[in-house]
Amino acid sequence: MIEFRQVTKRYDSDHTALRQVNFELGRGEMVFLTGHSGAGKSTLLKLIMVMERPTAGEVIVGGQVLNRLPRRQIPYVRRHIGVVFQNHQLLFDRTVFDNVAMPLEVMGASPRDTGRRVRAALDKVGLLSKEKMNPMQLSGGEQQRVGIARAVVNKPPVLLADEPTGNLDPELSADIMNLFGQFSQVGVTVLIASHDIVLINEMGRRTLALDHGRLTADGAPVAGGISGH
Ligand SMILES: Nc1ncnc2c1ncn2[C@@H]1O[C@H](COP(=O)(O)OP(=O)(O)OP(=O)(O)O)[C@@H](O)[C@H]1O
Repeated sequence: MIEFRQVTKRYDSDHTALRQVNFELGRGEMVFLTGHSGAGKSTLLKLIMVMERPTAGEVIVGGQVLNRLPRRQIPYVRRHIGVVFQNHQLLFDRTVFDNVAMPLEVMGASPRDTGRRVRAALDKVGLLSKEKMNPMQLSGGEQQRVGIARAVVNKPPVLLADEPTGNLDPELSADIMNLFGQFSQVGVTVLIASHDIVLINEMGRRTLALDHGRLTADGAPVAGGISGH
C-alpha cells in the first residue's frame, strides 16, 4: 500500500532529512515510525501526503508513483489518506459532528450521506452521544478521538498519525493505539510516528527506526532496540 524506493529528501545543502530509505507497508499493517527529534519522521509522513516531494527515489501509495503526480491531482490522493495530529487541530467554534464532517464537506457529500458517515465514525471511536457538544467541553483523550473520527470518516485505506498520543497519559494512549489496531484489522494501513518507546515496546508491532535520515531498523521491538527482518 505504501512503498519507499531509495528515497532521499534534501531540503537544502545543510538539511538532508531522509537518506536512501526503503520499505514497504502492506494493506492492513499497523507500523510504528520512531527516531530522535529531527530524525526525519515528519518528513517521511509529508512525502506520503505529498506535502513534500522526494529529491531522489520513488514514493508509491496505492500503486501510484507520487513523484510524477500533477499538482491538480494531489487533492484526490489526499482523500485516500487520513491524518491524525498530536494537537488534533479541531475547530472550537463548531460542534463535534461538524468537525468530523469537514472532509466530507470538502468532497461535496450530500447531507444524508454526511449524517450517516459521521455517526458511523463517531460510533467507532465511542463518541456518538457527544456529537452536539463543542470539542472544548471534551477531555484531551476524547478530543483526540474526535480527530481520529475525522481522519477515518471517508474510509481512507491509509491512516497516518504524527505523535498522536503526545499529550495523553499511558492509559489513554493505550486506548488510542487499540483504536488504531481496530482500523488495521479491517484493512486500513496505519503508520504512527512516535517518540514513546515504552508504548511502542508494549505494542510489539513492526517498527521503522530512523537515525539522521537513515532507516536503521525495521522489525518488531526487542529489548534494547528494534530487530531486523
Ligand atoms: N521545511 C524544512 N526546511 C529545511 N529543513 C527542514 C524542513 N523540515 C525539516 N527540516 C530538517 O529535516 C530534518 C528532519 O526533520 P523532521 O521534522 O522530518 O524530523 P522529525 O523526526 O519529525 O523530528 P521531530 O520528532 O522533532 O518532529 C531536520 O534536520 C530538520 O531541521
